[in-house]
Amino acid sequence: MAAEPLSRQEIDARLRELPGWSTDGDRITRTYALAGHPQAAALVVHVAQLQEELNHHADLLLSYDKLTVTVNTHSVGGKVTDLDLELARRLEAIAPAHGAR
Ligand SMILES: C[C@H](O)[C@H](O)[C@H]1CNC2=NC(N)=NC(=O)C2=N1
Repeated sequence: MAAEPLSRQEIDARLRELPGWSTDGDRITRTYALAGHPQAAALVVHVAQLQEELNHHADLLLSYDKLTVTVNTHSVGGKVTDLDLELARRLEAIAPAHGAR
């Protein structure tokens, strides 16, 4: 998967397949709501494992019962690439098992 910056139009088109995710053009982000703090913390651990597998790492903001994930690709100067969208897709696949909304 080539890490090339995507245009705003391309990002918007790809995010149509990822409800809950949004962009400012330089990053994509989603906030997951969990049942409580232990559930949110458990999701952080699972996300960290997945990020290690992909060798692609988001910024994670853990709140009481929420986890905000924000990601772009550092190696292209902080722009959105397919790597970010792949991470988002993988997160969408694991989040329901954590009861994340
Ligand atoms: C050396 C290592 O492959 C790089 O630093 C990886 C690690 N995780 C990364 N994560 C993100 N979000 N962007 C990167 O460019 C990136 N690069």
